[in-house]
Amino acid sequence: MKKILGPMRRAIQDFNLIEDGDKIGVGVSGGKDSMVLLYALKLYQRFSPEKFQLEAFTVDLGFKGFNTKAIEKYCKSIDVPFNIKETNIKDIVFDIRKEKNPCSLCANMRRGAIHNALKEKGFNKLALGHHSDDAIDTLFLSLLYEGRLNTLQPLTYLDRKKIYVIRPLLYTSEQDIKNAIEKNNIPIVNNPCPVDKKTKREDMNKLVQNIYNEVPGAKNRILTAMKNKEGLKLWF
Ligand SMILES: Nc1ncnc2c1ncn2[C@@H]1O[C@H](COP(=O)(O)OP(=O)(O)OP(=O)(O)O)[C@@H](O)[C@H]1O
Repeated sequence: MKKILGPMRRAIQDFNLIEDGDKIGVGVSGGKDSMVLLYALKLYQRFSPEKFQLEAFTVDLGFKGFNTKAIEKYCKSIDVPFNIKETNIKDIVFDIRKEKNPCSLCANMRRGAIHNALKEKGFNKLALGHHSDDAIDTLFLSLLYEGRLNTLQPLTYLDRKKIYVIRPLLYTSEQDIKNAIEKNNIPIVNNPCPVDKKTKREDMNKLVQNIYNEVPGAKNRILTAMKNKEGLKLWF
């Protein structure tokens, strides 16, 4: 877990993601990113100078075959309290509204559900499993489809909900997360969503991979650029 804990610790320090007395809920989908994040934060809790509380929160979207018991079992095995929020998001998005592009409504409703679950238990921070490759994909999605330079933030305050969203794995690559899953026998729970892996984000990921193939070292330079305030020279 060294390759996960090192960059995570740097991100926590660089962006001041964790403070003494925080009650941190990890959004756990059962996928590789959030399962590794949960385990990494549990390990970090032992040597963190800031003392914080940690629990897992899973939103059940209502798809048949979502094995929440497996997530619960894993949480128990690493001694992290598990919370489940049952919802009918799948029914609303797919069966009632029959959305042609279901991802954005689903993600919005999922966010609402998890924020409320945290609030109900008095948690002040939500940790999400986004990593550096997600941040790069988001940067290009935003540039090419929205005409703006924007990416995932390490720390965001949600004013209306009075919750901070933190992304401690933003310095960590997807490959290191995959390796950590294998080396530490962390279970992954299958996502039964019918549009999983068929999104614009997946297409962008392929495009970005092509850039890396054409331009060696591009990935590190993109990550450097995201932190390089002095190097930003645009038309304003
Ligand atoms: N059903 C859910 N319940 C709780 N948290 C979730 C859920 N789905 C996603 N999240 C949180 O939001 C983050 C981003 O979600 P996204 O759907 O982009 O998944 P992902 O990038 O495939 O990550 P993962 O491998 O953790 O599923 C996840 O890493 C996780 O922290």
